[in-house]
Amino acid sequence: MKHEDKTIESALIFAQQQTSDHIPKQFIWPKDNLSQTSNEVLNEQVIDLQGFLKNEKEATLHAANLVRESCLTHGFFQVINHGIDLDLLAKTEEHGHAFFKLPLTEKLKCKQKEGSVVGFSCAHSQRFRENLPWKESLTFEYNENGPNKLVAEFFNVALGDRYKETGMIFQNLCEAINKLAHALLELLEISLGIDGHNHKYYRKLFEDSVSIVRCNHYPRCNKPTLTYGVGPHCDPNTLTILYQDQVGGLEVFVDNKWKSVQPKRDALVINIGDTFKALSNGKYISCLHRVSVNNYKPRLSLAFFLCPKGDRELRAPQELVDKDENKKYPDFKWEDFLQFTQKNHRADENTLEEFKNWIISSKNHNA
Ligand SMILES: C=C1C[C@]23C[C@H]1CC[C@H]2[C@]1(C)CCC[C@@](C)(C(=O)O)[C@H]1[C@@H]3C(=O)O
Ligand SMILES: O=C(O)CCC(=O)C(=O)O
Ligand SMILES: [Fe+2]
Repeated sequence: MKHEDKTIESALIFAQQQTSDHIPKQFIWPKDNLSQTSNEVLNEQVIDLQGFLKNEKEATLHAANLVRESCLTHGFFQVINHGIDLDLLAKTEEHGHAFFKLPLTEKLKCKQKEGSVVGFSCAHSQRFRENLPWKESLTFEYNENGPNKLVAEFFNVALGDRYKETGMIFQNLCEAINKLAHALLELLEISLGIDGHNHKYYRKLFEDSVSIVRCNHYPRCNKPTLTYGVGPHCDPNTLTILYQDQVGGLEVFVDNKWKSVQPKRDALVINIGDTFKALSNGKYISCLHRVSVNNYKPRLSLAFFLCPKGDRELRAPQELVDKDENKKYPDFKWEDFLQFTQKNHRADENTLEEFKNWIISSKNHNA
């Protein structure tokens, strides 16, 4: 079957959920040690960023301590008073829903091209044959030093002039989230106690970041326990900043159990990805998480995956390496790690270690 036909097939399956009691086998995930249901709530920190964003010393140290505690246990926390206009977030949610309600022919105008994560994708059915996620998504890049208004341009070019307002809303949101991402890099630096000699180490590494932004729509599903919106995975990128609506579905694997991250109005969910794990010399945890779907209400989320420029050499700051007396990861480039995760398999809790071993063996091989 052609790529486009697979996308159409998945879209029809989602549309038929109003009447069908059945889900096709490509959406059914194996029952394994990771498939138990979640009946606990994650007791993650909800960190108020107001004082830190105003440069207040005591509030900053308090926020940094909470960040440290979260990142040493599971790498997830929520933030409030994060400086992002709440009306802008609400508008993005509205425009996100409007996009996914469009006829498939419209959405296909910006479908993902082969080998790229950018564009519209329905259940990733053009990339994978089995264990398909119960979601459709729209992905684009946010290049902080790229030409002006590139996100807005993406919507205009892909969908036409009628989407000017949608494009501007996503553009403004990306700019605001990227600013927050940089502030969080500074807070992470303080939380790791490396803000003395190597001040702004992480911020500088990400000065020319090219991040991936994704709006996810998880349709209602008549057999929610057989599938996932996103299967168990670790994010390969640096940090993820997530806006989720009030429906719920995000779950984190902690203490050998799945625990749900309860939506909190006005809050954003932050999690550490594999790249920051490496940049903290393995100190901070990049935790396995997944998205469950339900049979009563569609869910919308917006994920900003902070990524460095592809060809930037990435290494943990020397202070951390000296403190640990051991450099845990070889230097690497995000473009190689991204390619590794895209080519080999979906990202999980072994991916970073496998990538590290792959670099070491390819260096030995070329020596
Ligand atoms: C670099 C990326 C690849 C994925 C999107 C960003 C960051 C997270 C990755 C992903 C979400 C991890 C789970 C599996 C995946 C295939 C997905 O379900 O979307 C991953 C993304 C992707 O490859 O598109
Ligand atoms: O939609 C969500 O809540 C999270 C999705 C996610 O984990 C991802 O896309 O990496
Ligand atoms: Fe994720």
